[in-house]
Amino acid sequence: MTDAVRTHGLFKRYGQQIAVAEVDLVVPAGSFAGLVGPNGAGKTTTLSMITGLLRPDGGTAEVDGLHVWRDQVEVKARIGVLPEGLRLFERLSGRELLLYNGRLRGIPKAEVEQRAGELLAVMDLTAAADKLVIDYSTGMRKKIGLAAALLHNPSVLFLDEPFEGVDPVSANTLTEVLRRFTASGSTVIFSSHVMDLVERLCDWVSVMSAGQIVAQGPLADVRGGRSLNQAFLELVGGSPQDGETGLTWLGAKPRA
Ligand SMILES: Nc1ncnc2c1ncn2[C@@H]1O[C@H](COP(=O)(O)OP(=O)(O)OP(=O)(O)O)[C@@H](O)[C@H]1O
Repeated sequence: MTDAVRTHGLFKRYGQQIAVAEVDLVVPAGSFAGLVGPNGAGKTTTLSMITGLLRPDGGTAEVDGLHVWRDQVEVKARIGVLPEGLRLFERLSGRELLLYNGRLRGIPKAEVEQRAGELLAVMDLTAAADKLVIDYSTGMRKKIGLAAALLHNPSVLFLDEPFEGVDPVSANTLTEVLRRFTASGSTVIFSSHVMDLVERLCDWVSVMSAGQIVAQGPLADVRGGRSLNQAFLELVGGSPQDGETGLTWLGAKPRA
C-alpha cells in the first residue's frame, strides 16, 4: 500500500539554526498518527513543508505518492490542514466560512450547504453558526478550522495541536469524528505535546527531537513496554529530575 506521507531527507534551516535535519518521516495510509517532540523539535516546520506551506531547503515530501512541490494542485486537493496559528476570515460567520471554503474547493452549493450544516452540528457550533468568527473563542476557532479542513473529505488530514484550547466535551467529539475518519481508510497526522492523548488515539507515532526523527513506528513498538510518556522522556533525553536542578531560590521563604 502507498504510504500516506513519506519524506526523504527533508531539510530546513533558518540562518545558523537547522530546524529540520534530513528527516525521513513515514506514515502508512489509514493511520491515526502522532508527531511528538519537545518545543522547538521541528514539528511545525516539518508539517508546513509536507503541506506545501513552507518550501524545503532540501529533500522531498510525498503525499499519497504525489510530490508535494511538483504536483501542488493534486496534493492540495487531497489534503486538509489545520495549521498552527490558523488565520481565518474574521468578518465571516462560521457558516459563511464553511460555504466559502466549499465553493473554493469546487463542491456544488447544495452539497456544501449539507456538509456545512452537518459539520456545524457535530462540532456543536450550530448555535454560533451565524456569529462572526472574530467573536469565536479559541476552542471554537479550532473547531471551525477543523470543520473547514474536513469539508472536502480529504484523504490525509494534518493537524497542528488540534486539541489546544478545546474543552473536554468538544475534545471527545473531535476524537470521535477523527476516529470515524480514519476507520474509513483516511489518514490523520497530528502534532501534540499531550502524551496521554497520543497514546489513547494513535496507532502510529513519530518522535522528533532537535530536528531529527529519533523513533518511528507502530505505537506499541515506540512504547516498548513503557508508557509513551516514559519512552518520550528517554528518547528526547529528558528525565523527571531535570526540573529540580537550580531554582533553589524559588519558593524559599525570605529571611527574617
Ligand atoms: N520563522 C522562523 N525563523 C527562525 N527560526 C525559526 C522559524 N520557525 C521556526 N524556527 C526555529 O526552528 C526550530 C523548530 O521550530 P518548530 O516551530 O518547527 O518546532 P516545534 O517542534 O513545532 O515546536 P513547538 O512544540 O514549540 O511548537 C526552532 O528552533 C525554532 O526556533
